Amino acid sequence: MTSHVLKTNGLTKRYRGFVALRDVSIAMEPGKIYGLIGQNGAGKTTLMRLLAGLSFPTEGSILLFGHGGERALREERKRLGCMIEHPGFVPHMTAQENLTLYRTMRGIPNKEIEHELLELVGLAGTGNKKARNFSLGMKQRLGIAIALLGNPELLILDEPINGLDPLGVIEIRNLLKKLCEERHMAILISSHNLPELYQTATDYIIIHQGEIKQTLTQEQLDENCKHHILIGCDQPEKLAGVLETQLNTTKFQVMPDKTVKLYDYLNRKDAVARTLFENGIVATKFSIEGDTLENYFISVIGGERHA
Ligand SMILES: Nc1ncnc2c1ncn2[C@@H]1O[C@H](COP(=O)(O)OP(=O)(O)OP(=O)(O)O)[C@@H](O)[C@H]1O
Repeated sequence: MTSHVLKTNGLTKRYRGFVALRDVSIAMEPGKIYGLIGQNGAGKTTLMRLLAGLSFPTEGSILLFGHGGERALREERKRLGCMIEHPGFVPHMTAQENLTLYRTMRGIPNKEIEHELLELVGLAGTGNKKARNFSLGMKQRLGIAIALLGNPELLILDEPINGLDPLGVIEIRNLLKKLCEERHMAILISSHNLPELYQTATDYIIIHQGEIKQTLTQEQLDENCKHHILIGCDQPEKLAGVLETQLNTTKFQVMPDKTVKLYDYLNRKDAVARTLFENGIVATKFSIEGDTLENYFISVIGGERHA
């Protein structure tokens, strides 16, 4: 049986007459990064706020770690870390002081964790610098460190890469992957940066006008987008043989123009490149091709730009 960290059933949120979220039923498992995708106003923050207990559903229910009901949820939410809307910290304090403050407020005795987290998010060298003087990326990373204080099993991050430079984006990506792989954390992350989300997430939840349009795994997305590694070389027959015998895959097609489309090993491009090299095949072309997550998303929501 799958152990879900989170399950929602028919979550609906109305603000007066306006339905911000309608009948949302999703499930999340440990060790996965769920990319929450939707246009402005689709309901992403509303959903995250409900999960975090920052607001209450008009209808429907939430199960966290198998437990539901307000009292149990209050308890189970201690296993959850969140950064929703803005990274929350005290601007006139240093990173370390912020961690001490939030750790104490949350009754976490382990002081060691402050240093561990500063190291983990790359803020260990910030010394006496006040958080208000941090760059945007540093502020985001401090927000994430605060969210990680209780060693959460479920991490909810609302647009954590918003406004970051390319290096900052890569740092957050690596951090999230590490948390997912090493700590088996479940992570829910929203972002408008779909090419980046494609490199980070293992699963996707597509939301439009308050409704879940589709949930799918990375494999299903690759399948739907017909993602493949496009390899060009002088000896496609030899390449086909190597793919079959060395990489044990038949998920490829030799095209009339002698390129080969490999529908396998999308997450292990290095292994393919190394195998080609070891077998004396010179690739004149080697790239990931197929529809983008962005185009796929637009096709799922019906091509509308705005609600
Ligand atoms: N407190 C509120 N009162 C009334 N309407 C609200 C409230 N909070 C959110 N909404 C509405 O609910 C809808 C969903 O908002 P939400 O903030 O969840 O969208 P989002 O997907 O996070 O958008 P963005 O990508 O712009 O952050 C919007 O139309 C918004 O105006």
